[in-house]
Amino acid sequence: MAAVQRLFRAAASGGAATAASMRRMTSLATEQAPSAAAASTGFPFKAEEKLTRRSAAERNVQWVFLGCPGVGKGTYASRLSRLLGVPHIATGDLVRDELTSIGPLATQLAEIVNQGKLVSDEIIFNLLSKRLKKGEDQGESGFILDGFPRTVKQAEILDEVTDIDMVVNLKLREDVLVEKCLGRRICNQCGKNFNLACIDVKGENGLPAIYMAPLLPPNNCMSKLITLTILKRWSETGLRYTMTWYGASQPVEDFYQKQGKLLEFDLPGGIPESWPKLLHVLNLEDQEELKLAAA
Ligand SMILES: Nc1ncnc2c1ncn2[C@@H]1O[C@H](COP(=O)(O)OP(=O)(O)O)[C@@H](O)[C@H]1O
Repeated sequence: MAAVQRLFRAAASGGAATAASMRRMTSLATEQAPSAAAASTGFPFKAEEKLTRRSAAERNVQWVFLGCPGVGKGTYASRLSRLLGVPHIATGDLVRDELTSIGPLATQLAEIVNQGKLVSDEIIFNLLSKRLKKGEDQGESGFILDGFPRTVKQAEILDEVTDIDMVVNLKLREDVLVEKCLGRRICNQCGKNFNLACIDVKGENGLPAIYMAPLLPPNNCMSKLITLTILKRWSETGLRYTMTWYGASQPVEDFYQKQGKLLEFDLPGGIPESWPKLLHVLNLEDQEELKLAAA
């Protein structure tokens, strides 16, 4: 965790020199094997720091959640983070928090996000670094990352500085996914996510029936719901959008698949059906029972 912060801090310290070092860092990470990149001059991560990495048994989990927007990554990642006592860090939330501030970065981010583009690695590392630092100061350990890494380059840099124990790839039938994406709303006051779509698909052609109740907002949020600009565009191009997304995420999935860390999980329905099955495949049923018993 400390090594991650050192890297992110180095990337985040600002100025032209850092931008150059960040570029060098990322190109090294893509062009060479990570260990060679770390050993090369200029990489802000020393070989001995690798030796101080704590084994998985000595620290909290370090997991990554992958999945198409709307699949429910945030919901399951945040439930698991509460169960395991680790922070759920969603880079999309970090970006949205930054958007509520005033200044040139917020203006720059608004333009990028509204166009549905990815924010630069430098900005993302900067935001993540600040978040990790804040967590470290509050005694956090371990994490569940959601929305990061989004590219192989980001995955390689992450790999360079810390060990990811497991990557959970959540999947959902595409027609259901598109419907869920279109039902997404955000309260423009509290920032919470909701979903107005009620999915009730009959089982056919060998596919199981899926029921997913809407995630409705409380009354005080109802009049403040907004549809993200990007979602308005998806409503015209929903299917094309998800296809593009699948294509873009594949290299990151392949990256972790090759490392033997990828766990594919097909969501069988809404939370009541999916949560117990997810706990089962993650071997966490006992953990939940203990937690419920202690509550
Ligand atoms: N790892 C990342 N790399 C680059 N940009 C990111 C990353 N994570 C989030 N963002 C930016 O923040 C926006 C919102 O993120 P997120 O909530 O994950 O969005 P969605 O799942 O709707 O694409 C993204 O559209 C993107 O511009």
